[in-house]
Amino acid sequence: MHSPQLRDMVIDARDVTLTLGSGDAATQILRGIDLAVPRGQSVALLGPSGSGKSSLMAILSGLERATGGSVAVAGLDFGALDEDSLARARRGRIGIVLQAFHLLPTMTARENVAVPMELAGVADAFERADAELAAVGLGHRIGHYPSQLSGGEQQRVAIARALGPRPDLVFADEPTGNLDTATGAAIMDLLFERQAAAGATLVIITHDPALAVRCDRVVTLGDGLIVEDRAA
Ligand SMILES: Nc1ncnc2c1ncn2[C@@H]1O[C@H](COP(=O)(O)OP(=O)(O)OP(=O)(O)O)[C@@H](O)[C@H]1O
Repeated sequence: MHSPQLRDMVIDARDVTLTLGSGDAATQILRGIDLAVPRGQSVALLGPSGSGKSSLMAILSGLERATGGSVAVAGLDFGALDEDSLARARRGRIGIVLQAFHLLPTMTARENVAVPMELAGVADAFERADAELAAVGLGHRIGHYPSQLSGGEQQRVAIARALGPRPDLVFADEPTGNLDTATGAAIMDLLFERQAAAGATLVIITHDPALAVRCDRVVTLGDGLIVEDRAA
């Protein structure tokens, strides 16, 4: 098998650095990250607390700018886009699932999934939201508000919201961190299942080695650098 060409990479990050503050107070958070991830791959991002996992995710998802290096994600050259273009371009291409589900409390499950798609210009946003919620096992809860849902159900809504726009890439930051073991395992099954159905690339930040080995590849950060990169 030949190795995938770089143009097939959903993530192509080269020599990415992140320095916060300046002068004597400058802190180097990321110190030269090279990471290429092909379409459809699942990657676990491991590393001790403070090693830079969340910072790298923020840069690769376009929420934060790198100080140096180049970042191309889902065919977008982040360095060439201004803030507005980047925010627009990210919509629909990059999905994010966080530990604290971040659903809007005043919206139903259906609205939480559909409204971001509407904002991204998806014509059949509500129909797609219904289908996506059914796919995560919540077809009977579409009219419920987050406060009426369990933690596991809220994370299912968050997964439906992330996958609804059919993104190229999904980031998940400790997606099971707020859930008990059994619920967390069911959520991970679901996330992998939806990723496979969508043909999306998945990057999961986790402290859990058992979860990491379920991914195709395990990338370990240490002190702002990749210290290990191997097949799971
Ligand atoms: N806004 C900020 N200002 C200053 N330092 C920051 C800022 N954000 C992050 N850091 C520092 O950058 C380093 C990397 O943080 P980051 O959150 O990326 O690590 P992490 O590997 O995700 O950690 P954790 O597993 O604890 O979430 C830490 O030392 C953190 O204190």
